[in-house]
Amino acid sequence: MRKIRVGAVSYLNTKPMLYGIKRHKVLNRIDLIEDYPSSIAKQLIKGQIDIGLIPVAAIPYLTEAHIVTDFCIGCEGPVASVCIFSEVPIEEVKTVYLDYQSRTSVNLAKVLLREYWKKDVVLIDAKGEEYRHEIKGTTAGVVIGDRALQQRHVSKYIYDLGETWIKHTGLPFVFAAWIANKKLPEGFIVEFNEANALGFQHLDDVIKENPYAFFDLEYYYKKSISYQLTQDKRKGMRLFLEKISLVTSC
Ligand SMILES: C=C(O[C@@H]1C=C(C(=O)O)C=C[C@H]1O)C(=O)O
Repeated sequence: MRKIRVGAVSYLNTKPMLYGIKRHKVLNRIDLIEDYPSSIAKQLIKGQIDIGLIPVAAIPYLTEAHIVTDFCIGCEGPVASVCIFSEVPIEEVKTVYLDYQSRTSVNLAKVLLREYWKKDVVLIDAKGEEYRHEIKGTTAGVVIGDRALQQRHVSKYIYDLGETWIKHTGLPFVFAAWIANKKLPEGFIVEFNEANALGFQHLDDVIKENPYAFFDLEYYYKKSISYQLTQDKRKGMRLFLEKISLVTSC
């Protein structure tokens, strides 16, 4: 039988899941690729992979979307790695660059700029990594992932978008979830879920395998990212998807 093509996010936040996947027998059933989130989303939409840890904002672009596993990249407080960074307070910001590696957080930034900060700013889709050098003066930028953990040491003002969403709505947030673009065999889903769970029993090893100077990974894995796809997170996700369907239609 053809292997199931799996696309995972290449950031540190996904390492606990990958630790398990790479050590579980499910590995024999899959072809695994790792890339940044917007690229994984594109590959799932085009049918180049069968399941991906994709930004939830890409769900409406899939003809079929099956959320599988009990795991996600979410938060129930400050997420640390999804922020608007700037050199001036947000009240003074005039332009915001949007991270090309993101689909969810760029939409989350749009929602929060409009509804929470009540700001009308110029939005620019970043095309490559150079945009981070433009974060200066009244120009801010959304940065996600490991690059955001580094940007925390560079920018004077840090607006955490996970924390702000929770302040705004009272609900937790889901950035990405395992989504299949077709019905996958039940046996595979059970094994894949088990594999995901495995890494969380070995977080110390995951941290040892990924030495990182910019942020305390133990804190990141245990407090910043919240990995369980709970009912409340699903509620937060539904509200977010409703809000972005309004953003894109007006
Ligand atoms: C919390 C994060 O969530 C990520 C944010 C995503 C997005 O904005 O599209 C997609 C996948 C997640 O890895 C992060 O990368 O820092």
